[in-house]
Amino acid sequence: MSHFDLVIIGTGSGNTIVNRQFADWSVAIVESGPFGGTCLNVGCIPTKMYVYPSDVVTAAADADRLGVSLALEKVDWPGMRDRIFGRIDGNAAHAQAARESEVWPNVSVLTGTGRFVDDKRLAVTAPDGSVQEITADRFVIAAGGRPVIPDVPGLDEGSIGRNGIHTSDTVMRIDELPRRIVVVGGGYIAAEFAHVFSALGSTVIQLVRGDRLLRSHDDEVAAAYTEVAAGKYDLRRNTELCGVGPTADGNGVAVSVEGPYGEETIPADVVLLATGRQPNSDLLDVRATGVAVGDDGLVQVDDQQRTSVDGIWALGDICSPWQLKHVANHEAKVVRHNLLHPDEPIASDHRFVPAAVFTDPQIASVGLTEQDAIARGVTYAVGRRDYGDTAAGWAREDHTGFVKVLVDPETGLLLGAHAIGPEAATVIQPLIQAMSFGQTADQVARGQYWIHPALPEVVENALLEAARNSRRSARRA
Ligand SMILES: Cc1cc2nc3c(=O)[nH]c(=O)nc-3n(C[C@H](O)[C@H](O)[C@H](O)COP(=O)(O)OP(=O)(O)OC[C@H]3O[C@@H](n4cnc5c(N)ncnc54)[C@H](O)[C@@H]3O)c2cc1C
Ligand SMILES: NC(=O)c1ccc[n+]([C@@H]2O[C@H](COP(=O)([O-])OP(=O)(O)OC[C@H]3O[C@@H](n4cnc5c(N)ncnc54)[C@H](O)[C@@H]3O)[C@@H](O)[C@H]2O)c1
Repeated sequence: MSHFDLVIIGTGSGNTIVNRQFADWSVAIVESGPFGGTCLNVGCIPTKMYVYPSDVVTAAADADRLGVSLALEKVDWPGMRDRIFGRIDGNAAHAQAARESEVWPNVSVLTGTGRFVDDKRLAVTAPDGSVQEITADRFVIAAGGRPVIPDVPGLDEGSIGRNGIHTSDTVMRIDELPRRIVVVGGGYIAAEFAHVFSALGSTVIQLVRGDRLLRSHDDEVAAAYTEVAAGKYDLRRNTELCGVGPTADGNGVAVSVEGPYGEETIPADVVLLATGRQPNSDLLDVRATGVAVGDDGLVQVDDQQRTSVDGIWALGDICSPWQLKHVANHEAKVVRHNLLHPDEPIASDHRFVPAAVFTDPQIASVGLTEQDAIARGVTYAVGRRDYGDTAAGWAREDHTGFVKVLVDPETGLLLGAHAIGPEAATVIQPLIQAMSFGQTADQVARGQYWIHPALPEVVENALLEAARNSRRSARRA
């Protein structure tokens, strides 16, 4: 049995840990799929490579109101798909080849599925079925998560990728743009794919159990986005998925639903299940090595990314309430430092974790939503300004976008920031910076130039309004 100084399970953010500083360590990297993990292969990167052409189509379709008429001639789905995965597959293969090359003589890449069988003992099952057991002084668990498959008739893990039934893991590689697609779910993945497929020309039917999309966002943002989405495609609210099967002619997928108008079967070419993701801790059987796991399947870690077992760390989607690549990358840096400097450990900084949804319009947020602030009894003042009140918004004829900031009236510090509108994911960055560095709304608004007439002027305006409202509420108090 081989013994290593360090075993890393998972090559998403896990693969970023080992650098030259580990030259004296014997390291094994265990990976069951392509190198690069979810973000590179089936997540952030390919989705955004589909989102961008979709944004181009949407911009062209919306250009009429700007006095420019553009006609869409063709959407070449296979061409788009091959361009995207030509780059991605090459990247994944290159990352693996690099790790296997003589540049990393101290690193062994073990291709296969890891499963803990005892204390710091991992069985790795290779694609040919052979099993190798390895042990190590230290483990890093970076094995991510996988899509949740709804528990309804006609669906199980084995049905994915066949007969028109897909998750985000498989839908981006399909051969043709579907004429009709049913998207199940109202979260990030559902919203982004509904945008992509509707922009590219599919008829989209989106099913949500509640009355709005993106419920984890600020209520005002979620309501605004839901209204925009409902204007673009067939959004079925308060609708439950009941089952999935083949259509009578066998050429498609029949999606049974129950909604406000009773039961219905919707025929489609594709059903996309976007109903959340779960940690892979069960498949890896992390409890077999004594590591504590929560009821939600998340590996339990402290702020230094240490699990309950000395010498075992975890990072990213398998242990984090934020399933975001920038969080997994941050945690990987913390784990690297703590492996190398056990006497001077550092903690992860989860104070202000931002997120963006790459829809049309884009959405971005950081910190408390207004409903969070109310639920926690936090005193706050709001500044909310429309993109349409700035020159950059006029240029775009934007009538839906806004930036909303929540400020602590006592300290002037930002509590939260939310944006929906053009380039929201970029526009929000000064607010993330302000929160991270403890700058007040007034300082950020007045202490720098804001390029005129650029989109971030909407941020300046929202900050000035929040600062004004803070002073007013302070006077009232
Ligand atoms: C469709 C989609 C779009 C997304 N878009 C964004 C976005 O725009 N921005 C953003 O911040 N985040 C986005 N995310 C989330 C982001 O991809 C994840 O948060 C991030 O990739 C998690 O990284 P990780 O290293 O924790 O896990 P992963 O990248 O999932 O890596 C885990 C690795 O472990 C391997 N593995 C699992 N089990 C085993 C085992 N038993 N043995 C061996 N290997 C194993 C897997 O094959 C995988 O390679 C998106 C996710 C999806 C699904
Ligand atoms: N731009 C980004 O940063 C980005 C993009 C995609 C994914 N992600 C990450 O991936 C994670 C997973 O994305 P997601 O969209 O799958 O999860 P999500 O948690 O955002 O949304 C899941 C949705 O599915 C619904 N749902 C759950 N079970 C259902 C059922 N049985 N029937 C119908 N609806 C059901 C939920 O109500 C919710 O609307 C996200 O939380 C996010 O962190 C991030």
